[in-house]
Amino acid sequence: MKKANVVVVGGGQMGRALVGGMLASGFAAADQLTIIDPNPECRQWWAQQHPDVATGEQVRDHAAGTDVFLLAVKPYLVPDVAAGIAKTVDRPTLVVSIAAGVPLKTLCDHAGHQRVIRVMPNTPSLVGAGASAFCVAAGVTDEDCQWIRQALAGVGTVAQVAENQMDAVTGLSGSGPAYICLVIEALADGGVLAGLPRPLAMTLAAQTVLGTAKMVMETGRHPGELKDAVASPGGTTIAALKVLEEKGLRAALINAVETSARRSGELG
Ligand SMILES: NC(=O)C1=CN([C@@H]2O[C@H](COP(=O)(O)OP(=O)(O)OC[C@H]3O[C@@H](n4cnc5c(N)ncnc54)[C@H](O)[C@@H]3O)[C@@H](O)[C@H]2O)C=CC1
Ligand SMILES: O=C(O)[C@@H]1CCC=N1
Repeated sequence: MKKANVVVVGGGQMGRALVGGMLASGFAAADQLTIIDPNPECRQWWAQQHPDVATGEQVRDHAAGTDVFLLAVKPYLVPDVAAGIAKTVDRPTLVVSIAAGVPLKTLCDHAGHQRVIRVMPNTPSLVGAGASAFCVAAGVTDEDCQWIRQALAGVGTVAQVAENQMDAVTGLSGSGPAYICLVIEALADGGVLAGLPRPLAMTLAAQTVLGTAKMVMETGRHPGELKDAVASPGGTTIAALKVLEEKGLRAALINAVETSARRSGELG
């Protein structure tokens, strides 16, 4: 199903990140994609940024010949959207939902079949550095599984998980880009406070996060060990680490992931 025709329902932040990443990776061509969004400003954004990608207001006008419906609307809208698709198509077409918290059972009940995949992607998919996990319902074929793996591998890393791990994935990597952006912004503020011009502070902050993540992944060394390698005895880093421990950075991040995961469960 490599050349699948995909209708993306919801052309907002995450739809843009995923489709942008799929186009950039070459996984999908513009003429295989249609974006459905009732918001005219959103369709205008697509027309300007991706003029070769078709847009429309209603799924029913674009459902013919569709191989995959990718649901990228807010979680509370997903049941109605899935039910609308079920009324429009007369065969069990693959439905992929990226909505936080919405369980496979709800998706299957409204889609009217079990050829359904639940995905939790994240926004760095836009630049090919996403982190996604997915789980599948009983009607999903090996070919469907391969399709979603290839689609997500084209925009970052991908893992298949049990459905009961999806809320945890949401709390960590789904919401995670927001935590890290906060960290980058705050690090840059610190640099400005210490006397750096804002653009340089932002570049140093972002590159430090990027480089550290790359080092963790490429060396396979424990982050604690890599942290120790930065902290000289009696030096600057250990003085700063003491502040972060006193201010509870670890606990704050652990609680953030746990709270997002719990919220994901509530959304369903
Ligand atoms: N933003 C993120 O970082 C992530 C979001 N998600 C999930 O992605 C989904 C979308 O989130 P965002 O893109 O952030 O929201 P968003 O608000 O940016 O985009 C949603 C889009 O859906 C459109 N829409 C509303 N009703 C519609 C309908 N009936 N048919 C078609 N389109 C309709 C809206 O006009 C809007 O453009 C959510 O379910 C969220 O849980 C998952 C992972 C990460
Ligand atoms: O905030 C949210 O609900 C979505 C799900 C994961 C990231 N953003």
